[in-house]
Amino acid sequence: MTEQTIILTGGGTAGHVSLNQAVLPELQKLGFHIEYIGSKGGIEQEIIGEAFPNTAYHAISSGKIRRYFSRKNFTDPFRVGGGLVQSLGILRRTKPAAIFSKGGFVSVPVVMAGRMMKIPVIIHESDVTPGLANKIAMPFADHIYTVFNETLAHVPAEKATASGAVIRDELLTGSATSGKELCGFNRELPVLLIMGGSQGSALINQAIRSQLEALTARFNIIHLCGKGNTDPALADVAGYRQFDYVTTELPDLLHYADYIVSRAGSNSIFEFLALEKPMLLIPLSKERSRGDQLLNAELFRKQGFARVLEEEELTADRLSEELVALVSERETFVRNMEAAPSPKTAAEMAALIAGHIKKR
Ligand SMILES: CC(=O)N[C@H]1[C@@H](OP(=O)(O)OP(=O)(O)OC[C@H]2O[C@@H](n3ccc(=O)[nH]c3=O)[C@H](O)[C@@H]2O)O[C@H](CO)[C@@H](O)[C@@H]1O
Repeated sequence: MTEQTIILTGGGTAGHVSLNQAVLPELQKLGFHIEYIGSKGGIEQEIIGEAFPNTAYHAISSGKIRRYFSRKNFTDPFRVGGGLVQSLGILRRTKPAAIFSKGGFVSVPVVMAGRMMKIPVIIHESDVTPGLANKIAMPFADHIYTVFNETLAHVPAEKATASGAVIRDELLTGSATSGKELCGFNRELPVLLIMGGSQGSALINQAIRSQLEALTARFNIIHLCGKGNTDPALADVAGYRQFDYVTTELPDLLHYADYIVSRAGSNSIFEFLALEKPMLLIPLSKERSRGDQLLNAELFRKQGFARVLEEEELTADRLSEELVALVSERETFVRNMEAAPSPKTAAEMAALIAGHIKKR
């Protein structure tokens, strides 16, 4: 019997790729052949190409890749139409038994093509409210998995399940000692890791750097700044180590960190929760997004996992106050996080996906 194929799709930002990255090897272990449909030159091509060089990657037309999700993407019917024609061709050749979509603009024509060819389509939504791409794609899906229970109010409930967050296995097995070696800090201070989402955040980068002296007096700082955002002028500051985007180093750095300051992207915050790291979240504002991070952050605050500082309030004094509070409430945060339900493993998520496939 030949292997059945599953097509994975999703991209635009790492938040739309990391689950695919986690389930891909698990689906292979279940005996499926995996191929990926993403955009040409998108972050998904880089991540999947680096982690799985033997997995076929089909690049389709997806319009301009913007750093921020923009409605303008959808006013370009020619590119979407082009993506649809390309997707139909790829699906005809690969004859997949199912399509799993993690969302993002590029996934829309793939999901539509899947529906036209009567291939089961499974969608995953990791934020409290669905992104625009998933909203468009949902009517074409057979099933929708969500991370948050609250999302079920925003999706067709008759074909949706809140399955919880999924954490990449390798994140759970990092080593604080290796993280320490990587950073080379030689001062006995708590370690604060700063992450501005997968692309870095100019606002957070600026806020940290403008008070670097005060902050490095209290913490050793690991700063994940986003591609191209390291500042060579700060390379020699004691207790400050910058990285633009880390891959294999991330588990060690996260295990080494005592505290986190971060954007409130869904994947990131569940990773910090799984590792029981007290976190200060600075969600992306409504000005520049649909407000999904504000909702993610608020749910974490309510459950006692995080403190939240809104962008509009991000001043030197407020940041400093919030960090003092984060440190003094450490025990409470850790206790609350210990009591939280465990995330799903990638193997469990892969089994859910496989459950939608008709066995031959
Ligand atoms: C600007 C934007 O559109 N943000 C959205 C995007 O965020 P973004 O792409 O930042 O996604 P997340 O915060 O959910 O996930 C980022 C992922 O990148 C990883 N990582 C990050 C930095 C690094 O150096 N190395 C690394 O591997 C993290 O471990 C995590 O797995 O998708 C999220 C999930 O749909 C949404 O909640 C966010 O609102």
